[in-house]
Amino acid sequence: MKKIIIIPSILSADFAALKHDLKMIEKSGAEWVHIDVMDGHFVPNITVGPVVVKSLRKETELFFDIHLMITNPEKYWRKFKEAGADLITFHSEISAEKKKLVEDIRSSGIKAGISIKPKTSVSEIEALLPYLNLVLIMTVEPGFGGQSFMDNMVAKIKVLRKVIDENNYDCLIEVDGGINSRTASICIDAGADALVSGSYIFAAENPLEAVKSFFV
Ligand SMILES: O=C(CO)[C@@H](O)[C@H](O)COP(=O)(O)O
Ligand SMILES: [Fe+2]
Repeated sequence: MKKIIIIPSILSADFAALKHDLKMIEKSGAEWVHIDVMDGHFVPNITVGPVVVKSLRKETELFFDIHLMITNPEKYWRKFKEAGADLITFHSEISAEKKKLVEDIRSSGIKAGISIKPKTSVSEIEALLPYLNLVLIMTVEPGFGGQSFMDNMVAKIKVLRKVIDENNYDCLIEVDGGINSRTASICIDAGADALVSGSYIFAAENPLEAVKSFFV
């Protein structure tokens, strides 16, 4: 059985206690942490910038999975790289030249991903698959934690799995939005490699046990 990458998202954590939460994630056995960056323009919410990422970087060696929900990733991605990002994922629905952006990110020495919103189909990013380390399928409208998983996105995971396998692309499928113990199994069965989970973990009475529950 392949190893599924479980990625706690700190969006639903207490931002005054992020250091503590990073330690909790390390203790859980998870190796990645998901950091949602929102600009109040691409999505109707604002979160953190490179300054926060840089501070978090000093506290942990967890793999930093940065999800840029911003209009101009071509302008800001390098700041996140310098702050300690290991993987930068930007959205397909931006206007910048995407292949160049992927190449720029990868040639800086880190990994690059592209995310698709619920209304964007796999065909929009298919031509980029040979160059990508990861595709992030959103299973909620980006912008907020705590929303319900959109079951009709499962077909999209299956389509992407098929294209990746048929062409032997070296590209992970990450799923983000409404992931809990039930929806995690659905996504794994559909072919996901990595699962992001925020509110299920941080709203739980025992977040450590909630992360661990994904590994059993
Ligand atoms: O990108 C986003 C939201 O836009 C996510 O990464 C959320 O952090 C997921 O939160 P839950 O749906 O698991 O509560
Ligand atoms: Fe995210």
